[in-house]
Amino acid sequence: MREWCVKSEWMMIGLEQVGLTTADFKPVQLRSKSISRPILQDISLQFDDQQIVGIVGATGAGKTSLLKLLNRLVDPSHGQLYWQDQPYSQIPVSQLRKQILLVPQEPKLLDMTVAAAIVYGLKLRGQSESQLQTALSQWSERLQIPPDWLTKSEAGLSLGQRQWVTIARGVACEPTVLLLDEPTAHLDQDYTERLKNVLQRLMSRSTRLIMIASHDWQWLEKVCDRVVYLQAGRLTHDHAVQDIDWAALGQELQAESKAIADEWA
Ligand SMILES: Nc1ncnc2c1ncn2[C@@H]1O[C@H](COP(=O)(O)OP(=O)(O)OP(=O)(O)O)[C@@H](O)[C@H]1O
Repeated sequence: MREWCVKSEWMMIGLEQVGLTTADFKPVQLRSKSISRPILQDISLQFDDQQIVGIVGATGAGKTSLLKLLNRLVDPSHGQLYWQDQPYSQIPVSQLRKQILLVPQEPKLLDMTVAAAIVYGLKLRGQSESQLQTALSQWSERLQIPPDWLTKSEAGLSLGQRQWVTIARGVACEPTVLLLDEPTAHLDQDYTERLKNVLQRLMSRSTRLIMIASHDWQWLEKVCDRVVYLQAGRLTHDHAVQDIDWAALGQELQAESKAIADEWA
């Protein structure tokens, strides 16, 4: 057993002393070419079955970067990630991404109609035309997507509607691990409630682990079993949801966001 692995011998995903710097991004991914600086520092974590995990932290704390590492959009500068006890580096990326799926922050439909977008991931996974048709009607119903959306493209949808379709594209694949980046950013209360139900149903059907990076910590409180807290790229808290003082956490997040905004001003 690895010495940091304190809870159980088996884990679904593990991170051992993982660090990430801006230099680890591929040139096309880099947003700015300033000197290399750390984004995530010495993150050790493990995730087991049947958890919905919230990832919280102020703007720029490293939440999206953590999800990108988990989905292998970027590799760490040091440390190791494990998928079911096997190092990420030994698993073909395509195989890993069939199991671990990221729904990104930006809701993009990639020039498709809503109908094509919803089953896009399933098409990539080799499903036949008739399977895709069945999946489309099932997932449209489960996510209450109105029929008149299906023939629309991105331009005909609001930002929130696009976000909902992007989520539908991810959950329709029923991945073993679903990573969601700011899934409620453009959703109203009705849709955030629906999303909670969709995720809980997904966990009872097929998906075994869901991780959600979000600023919407009041929603996370209702959805998650566990919350990890990143501060300036470091993991500072990791608690079961019932052990969290949400008011104190909210204050801490607000104070940290303000400090960052002051620094930038
Ligand atoms: N592609 C990139 N190129 C350069 N720097 C990056 C890139 N992605 C992230 N960073 C830097 O890494 C840090 C963490 O960014 P990240 O997007 O992971 O934060 P976050 O916690 O998800 O923030 P937010 O809440 O605003 O979405 C930031 O300082 C950011 O500028």
